[in-house]
Amino acid sequence: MKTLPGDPATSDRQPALETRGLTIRFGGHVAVSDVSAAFHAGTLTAIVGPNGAGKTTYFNLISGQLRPTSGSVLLAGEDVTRTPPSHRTRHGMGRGFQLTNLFPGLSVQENIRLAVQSRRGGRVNLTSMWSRHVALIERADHCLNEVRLYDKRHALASSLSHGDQRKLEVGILLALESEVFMFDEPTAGMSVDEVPVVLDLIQKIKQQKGKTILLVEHKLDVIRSLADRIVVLHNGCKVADGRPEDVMASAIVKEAYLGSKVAAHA
Ligand SMILES: Nc1ncnc2c1ncn2[C@@H]1O[C@H](COP(=O)(O)OP(=O)(O)OP(=O)(O)O)[C@@H](O)[C@H]1O
Repeated sequence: MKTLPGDPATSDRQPALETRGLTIRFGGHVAVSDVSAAFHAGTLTAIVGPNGAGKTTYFNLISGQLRPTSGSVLLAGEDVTRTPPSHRTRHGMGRGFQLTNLFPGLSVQENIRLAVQSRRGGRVNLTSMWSRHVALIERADHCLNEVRLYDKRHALASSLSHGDQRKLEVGILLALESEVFMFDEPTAGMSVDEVPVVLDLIQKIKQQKGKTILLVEHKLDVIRSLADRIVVLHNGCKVADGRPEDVMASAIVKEAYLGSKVAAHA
């Protein structure tokens, strides 16, 4: 593994998220192999690599969808390797799941309100205080404004365009008050007009103090505009890690990746 100069993982601060020697085998195939990386608050890291490099599997290990064969995942210093995804969500890890975490039969506002409620706890029913209910709605509406879906708050989630559904997914992560945001190709399948809105949103989250963002992305223009750091996976291994300009210029990355898929999307 080649760690390029300026690797933020060398910082002394406690990382918001860290993987240590993370490895998973499927039968004889090692999909993620001994990947160690620390991700700090206030940074956006793009995880890149060719098809089958292990990016989604790495995300699944971090968010708890998969248990590693060996290695560990630390969230704000806590070892969460053996905990379920719900525990990680409660402790600040938010992942966009390519729309599978939306409730299609509920309105846009209800989707967000449920996320606010799950974060802030308690049930809202006839005996709940009205003011509490109002506070939830206000917070939900704030998130809806952030993702520019307030005008569509009464629409069913299932009736939204693909781009609006991705925005709703980001709104849910905001409502969950996530500290770590994980996006897997957030602009995939979007129309040209919708892409900038989602990129703006990610940029906005990035500017919020102390948020940590991981982004699996193939598009070089998106990586260039957002990433402070690039981690390159290849055949399950971390082959480069550092500042975008250094990583892009490294021979190993050009050979493993930039010569093929990223270049094709540039
Ligand atoms: N559940 C599984 N069982 C067996 N092999 C798997 C499983 N999940 C992933 N793999 C294999 O692990 C490797 C990494 O897959 P992964 O989906 O993580 O790659 P990726 O970098 O996300 O690719 P892409 O860019 O195409 O989405 C691939 O060879 C894949 O076939």
